[in-house]
Amino acid sequence: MSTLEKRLQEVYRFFENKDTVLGYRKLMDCALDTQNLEIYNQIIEVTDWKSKHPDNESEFITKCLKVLEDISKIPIEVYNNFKPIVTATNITKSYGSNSFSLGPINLSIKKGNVYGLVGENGNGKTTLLRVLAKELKHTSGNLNYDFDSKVNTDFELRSKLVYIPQRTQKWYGSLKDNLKFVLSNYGISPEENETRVLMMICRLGLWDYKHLKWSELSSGYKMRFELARTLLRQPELLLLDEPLANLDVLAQQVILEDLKSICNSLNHPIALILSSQQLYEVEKVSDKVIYLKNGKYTDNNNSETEETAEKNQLIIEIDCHCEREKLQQIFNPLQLEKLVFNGGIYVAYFDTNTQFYQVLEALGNHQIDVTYTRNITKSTRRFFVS
Ligand SMILES: Nc1ncnc2c1ncn2[C@@H]1O[C@H](COP(=O)(O)OP(=O)(O)OP(=O)(O)O)[C@@H](O)[C@H]1O
Repeated sequence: MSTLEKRLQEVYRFFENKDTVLGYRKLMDCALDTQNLEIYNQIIEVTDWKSKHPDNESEFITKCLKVLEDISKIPIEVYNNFKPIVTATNITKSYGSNSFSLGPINLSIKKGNVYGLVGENGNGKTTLLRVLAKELKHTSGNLNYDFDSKVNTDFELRSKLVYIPQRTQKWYGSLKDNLKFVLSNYGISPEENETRVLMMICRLGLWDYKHLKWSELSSGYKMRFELARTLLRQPELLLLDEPLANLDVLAQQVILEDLKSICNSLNHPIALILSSQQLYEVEKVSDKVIYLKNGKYTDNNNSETEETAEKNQLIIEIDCHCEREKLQQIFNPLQLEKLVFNGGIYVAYFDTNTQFYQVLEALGNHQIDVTYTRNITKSTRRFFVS
């Protein structure tokens, strides 16, 4: 079965299981992959219908399945150039005015992948994003870009390589008009402009907000607008600085899933690097996590380093109502190596042979009232708590 057929089948299953909200978002991703304006118009019609009939789920599903069937008849040009779009070799950046220094950093960034950029405050996340975005000149090392076509002007570069900073600028007029303005710079006909913009409005869940002004949108919807504006330009490399700031927990999950799905497009995959303090959420969708410590990072995928060797030690975070001594007693038979209490939660380090389920079993057997626990053995969270 081809990747496309698998995707269509996945969408079909979402509707079959009545996961209609997720199913519809995935259906729209398949629609975007067709690049077909008639399909876009069908999605726009269904979205409009849905906003007028929010409670008629069965008819909504019927309409969606009809679009899905039409999509399945359209040949999709599958993108298959997965060589790195950016390669950074030993890049560094110093500001001169202070002692902070970024790098050396070694990275290889590919389309269709999501890279989570994490690290404590002031460790250089924004600096790295701005260097990759060519907003800041790096001090030393090599930075090579390999876009699909030659970039001749700054305008072309800014279409392919988009950086969205933490604080975005205010705009004037309606959301929809601002999006249409983006495409008008690309010489697209008015009808096609309208269709493409409305399709993007549908995809980013902005249908009910399309006539609103900047001041009328919440921070989350402002971020969605910025994404819509960016995606209309069909970037190859997208750099987002803290896109989750100001979003509630549910909105964070939805936007991350949306971003992952959009970056995984069959027809137009995007390489996405996003910085965030929301470790677990970001790790969940990232193909790779870039952890900056004192401004340094080395892509150690294939090398057996201290970090990879350390992976096997079981590290667990626990929030529970239990005295330290008692917890120590419970964990000692499980080859506890270290128990750290940081005032809020315990972090327990066990021997490599200890399994997470054994820890859960021990806590259960002693009827410990656990509020929260997580195995952080493979999470970059282990660097933050150590
Ligand atoms: N324009 C600048 N001139 C001088 N120093 C700067 C400049 N921008 C950032 N720095 C310094 O570089 C260091 C890294 O900052 P950066 O904003 O890249 O970190 P960050 O990881 O994004 O931090 P945060 O999580 O707080 O956003 C800090 O010490 C900061 O003071």
